[in-house]
Amino acid sequence: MATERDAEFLMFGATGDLAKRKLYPSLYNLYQKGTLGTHFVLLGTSRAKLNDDEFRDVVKQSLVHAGEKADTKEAAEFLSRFYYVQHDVTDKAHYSVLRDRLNELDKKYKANGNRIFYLSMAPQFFGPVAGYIKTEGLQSTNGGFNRLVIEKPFGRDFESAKKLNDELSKSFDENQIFRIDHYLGKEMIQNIMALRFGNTVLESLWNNRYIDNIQVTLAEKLGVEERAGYYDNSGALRDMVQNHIMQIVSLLAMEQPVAFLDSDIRTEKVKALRSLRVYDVAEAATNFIRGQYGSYGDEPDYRHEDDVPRDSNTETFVAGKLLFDNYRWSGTPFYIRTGKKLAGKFTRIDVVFKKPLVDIFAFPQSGEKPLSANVLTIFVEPNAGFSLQLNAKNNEPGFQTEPVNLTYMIDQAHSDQTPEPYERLLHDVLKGDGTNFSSWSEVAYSWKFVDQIRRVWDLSEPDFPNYTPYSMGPASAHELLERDHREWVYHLNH
Ligand SMILES: NC(=O)C1=CN([C@@H]2O[C@H](COP(=O)(O)OP(=O)(O)OC[C@H]3O[C@@H](n4cnc5c(N)ncnc54)[C@H](OP(=O)(O)O)[C@@H]3O)[C@@H](O)[C@H]2O)C=CC1
Ligand SMILES: O=C1O[C@H](COP(=O)(O)O)[C@@H](O)[C@H](O)[C@H]1O
Repeated sequence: MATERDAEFLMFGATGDLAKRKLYPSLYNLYQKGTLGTHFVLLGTSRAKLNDDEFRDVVKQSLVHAGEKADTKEAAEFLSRFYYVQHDVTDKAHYSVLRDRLNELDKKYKANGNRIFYLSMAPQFFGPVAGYIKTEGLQSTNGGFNRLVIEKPFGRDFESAKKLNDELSKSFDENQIFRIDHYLGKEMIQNIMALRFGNTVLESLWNNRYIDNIQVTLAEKLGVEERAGYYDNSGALRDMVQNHIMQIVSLLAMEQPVAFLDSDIRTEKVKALRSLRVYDVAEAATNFIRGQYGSYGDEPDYRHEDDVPRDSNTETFVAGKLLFDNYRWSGTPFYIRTGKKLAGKFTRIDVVFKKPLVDIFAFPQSGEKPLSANVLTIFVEPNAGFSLQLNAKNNEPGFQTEPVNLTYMIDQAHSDQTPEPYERLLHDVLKGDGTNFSSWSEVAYSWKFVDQIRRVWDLSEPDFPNYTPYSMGPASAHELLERDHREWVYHLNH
């Protein structure tokens, strides 16, 4: 049985897309599992004019949309804990209304002064709202916890991220700030540490002596859909690389933490990111490539999507090579790629081991194939699991080796029970466990790396569009590896 957590949520942006699609269904799952119970209450706020019942109906619809039965006694009890205050976050004077309502509800539900302030709204509000939470007395002072949850984007470069962080730090300590990166809530991303530090057979080989290269692919089949307004100001580098990919790479590259504790894990992730080489102009130009999708049948190219300027140079695809200047990884590149309108929706990590120095089975004159590299593939999505490719003798006459796979995939029954990323992350916020959130130092080092790529890209006009939708990106993404006499483990005719 789950440990019940007492908590009062103040949900800013309570009528928004994220709250409705992800947060309320996740809170309901936590309620059904007993993590939330008698001492849970949520006060929602936005500018929309709603009373408590109308807000409960918004939440109920979000549960229905998520496939929940919302007419049950349990759902009714859950919904009865939702309250609403209409509020414009720019109106400083009105925060006293939120404060008084929070205090009343805290008493009514005996939440013990445990407050979670969730900023599910546009990032320009993060700094001011955090400031008013403090100055207008919304934080509890009776020994309960005060935690701030914020969404991406966390700045658009190092400077703006630092400014935002400085603003937040006036109201919340670092250990009270939970910066959501939903990839850190995914089952197989969390499994990276288990695979590495729970298996001598892997961790003893997890270095530049045995690993030739590591490849991280976050591919999406959809285009920008209705989010072009946001996306065109961001691009794939800021939208996916600075946060999700850098987090994944730091988990793959870090040293073993002293203990499985958020502070120790963060220490090691930051050390890894510190040793990531920040490229000079020439290196950035050589080691990172960008793309933008063209048209496909009746589907417009990126520049003709709604809300996208016709001369947009925003990249919808990035591929790059990352180099760590440290003892473990020197000489072993990490290749990354992500993009919209690619061949499929999938996330995977391919760890390519070095081949044996001498291939005693190869007799090229007899047409026998050389040994393949061992590859550990971590499948993150759509199916979760991993597979280790080894060489074995096949059972045909003669002596011929061929690659075979040792595969573990989470079956449907178990994957149906796997919590959604937001459910896990909300659970962690309730526990006060920052393991699966980005610390400020991680964010800062990631921006410093990414800013340099952006700076170099901004010096020249790209030749866009340069890739066909539903391919694996521009030819230059393949040339990036070919230059190093390597290839992507996953390619289209795979
Ligand atoms: N949606 C998603 O899938 C994802 C979203 N995010 C991030 O989550 C955050 C929220 O995104 P999303 O839900 O999509 O945004 P929406 O635009 O759907 O929702 C914004 C919410 O903020 C409220 N709001 C806007 N202005 C004010 C104001 N001045 N005062 C009070 N409330 C206001 C809106 O209600 P009203 O207009 O009635 O005031 C609405 O409830 C953003 O940081 C986004 O980048 C991150 C990953 C995925
Ligand atoms: O953060 C983001 O992630 C989504 C992809 O997330 P996934 O869990 O579906 O893989 C991406 O579409 C979006 O542009 C980006 O902001």
